[in-house]
Amino acid sequence: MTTLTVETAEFAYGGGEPVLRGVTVTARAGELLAVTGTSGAGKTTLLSAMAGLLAPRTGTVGVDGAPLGDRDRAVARGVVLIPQENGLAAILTAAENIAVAVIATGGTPADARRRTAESLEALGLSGQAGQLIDELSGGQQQRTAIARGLALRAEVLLADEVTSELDAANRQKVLDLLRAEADRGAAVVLATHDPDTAAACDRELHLADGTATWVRNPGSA
Ligand SMILES: Nc1ncnc2c1ncn2[C@@H]1O[C@H](COP(=O)(O)OP(=O)(O)OP(=O)(O)O)[C@@H](O)[C@H]1O
Repeated sequence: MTTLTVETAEFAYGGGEPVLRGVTVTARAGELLAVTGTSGAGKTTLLSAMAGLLAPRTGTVGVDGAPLGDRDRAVARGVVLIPQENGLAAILTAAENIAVAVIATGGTPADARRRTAESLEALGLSGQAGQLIDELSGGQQQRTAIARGLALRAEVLLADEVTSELDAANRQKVLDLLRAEADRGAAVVLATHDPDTAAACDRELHLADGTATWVRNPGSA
């Protein structure tokens, strides 16, 4: 059970103006946290920081009370990012993309085979296992990236706009699978600008004008 905490953090790129200021948020095991906001509000920026890809300019990002550190440290702590642009290797098949990621994070070849088959099936992609990423539709690629994220058995699962190219039935299927990840004990964070997706989450943090405001935060003091 892992907790990821951002504390009074400011995020910026290079020497530029801050994208977000004074952000405090905790991703808790067993919960779905929605991060909402219009295009450019800073959703990807916040998830990048939670993934160890962007260090805070001030404040802290920590996991179970210790600094999160860089991306390698975050991966070692089980922080998995499903990126907005899917991050899949075009020259590999759907199954290879997933299997390589499982092995790279310490899984055995047998683990990789089993988890690849299970996660592709969960996303309705068993028939696409052997197809190159370039041969898949945008929605199929997005579902493959989600399957890869699920196969990695995250402690903290960060999903950046992962339902944007999906029809209603697949969107619901993905939400059900993310809920199952939370039920397994993962802390799940979803960046979305879809109100229905946000409504399906336990808490909602809204980003606007460089700051973060709670829309729903049950259980807070
Ligand atoms: N690598 C970067 N270098 C400089 N500025 C960046 C970089 N990435 C994002 N930004 C800026 O940070 C701000 C927030 O961008 P971000 O991608 O986090 O927003 P978002 O809420 O995820 O948007 P969208 O919904 O369109 O994906 C924007 O003004 C953007 O131009």
